[in-house]
Amino acid sequence: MPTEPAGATRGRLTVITGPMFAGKSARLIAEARKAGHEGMAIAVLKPAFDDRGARGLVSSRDGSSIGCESVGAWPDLAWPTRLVFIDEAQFLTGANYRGDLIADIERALDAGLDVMVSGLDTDYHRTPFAVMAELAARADAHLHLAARCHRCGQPARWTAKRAETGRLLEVGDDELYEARCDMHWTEPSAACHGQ
Ligand SMILES: Nc1ncnc2c1ncn2[C@@H]1O[C@H](COP(=O)(O)OP(=O)(O)O)[C@@H](O)[C@H]1O
Ligand SMILES: Cc1cn([C@H]2C[C@H](O)[C@@H](COP(=O)(O)O)O2)c(=O)[nH]c1=O
Repeated sequence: MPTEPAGATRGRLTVITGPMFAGKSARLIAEARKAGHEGMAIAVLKPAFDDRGARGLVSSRDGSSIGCESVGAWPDLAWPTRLVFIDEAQFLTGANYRGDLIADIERALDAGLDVMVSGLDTDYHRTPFAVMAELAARADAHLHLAARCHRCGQPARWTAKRAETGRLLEVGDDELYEARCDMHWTEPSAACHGQ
């Protein structure tokens, strides 16, 4: 938390949700870069649990990236941090996060910081990630993005897992997951570890 208040008014919470491949990270990176170019002091966070890609970077499949801190708890944000960007927030629960992300974000908002969070709205069973549903309910602005269905190219609002590995939280890319439309979403095929 900054040692001095960022502003007299409460900050704004913006939430970006959607399935995998929808451009959530791309949008978060674009907003963070824009704020940085405008001279705002920003902090970019991602879960330490997400070990995909280069360390210390939030990156999008569109090739864009930005430096970040990998966290398992709310970090000490040095003044004059004004904006906090958090990617892959669906991971910041349970054993992957010491504390309560919602309470930590609320405290940051109360201190006048703006917070932008992106994450999956639903898991591969189409069940909401509770932390993202809670954040979306509290958001001042909520952007819901769609991907293109890997089967037919139509707008896709679900993520399907190609094989059941028994883990609800499992870092992966298109070797394990696909974006799917209503017509093509399915539960994963039976155990098929590593294929
Ligand atoms: N099925 C797909 N639907 C949409 N974009 C896709 C798909 N597969 C790959 N892409 C690429 O992924 C980019 C978005 O990636 P990314 O920002 O990492 O999304 P997210 O963070 O939502 O998973 C798109 O701009 C596009 O270039
Ligand atoms: C659907 C689903 C996904 N995950 C994992 C897979 C990826 O590592 C991230 C999502 O990344 P993206 O930037 O949105 O592409 O989440 C998971 O652990 N459980 C799931 O149900």
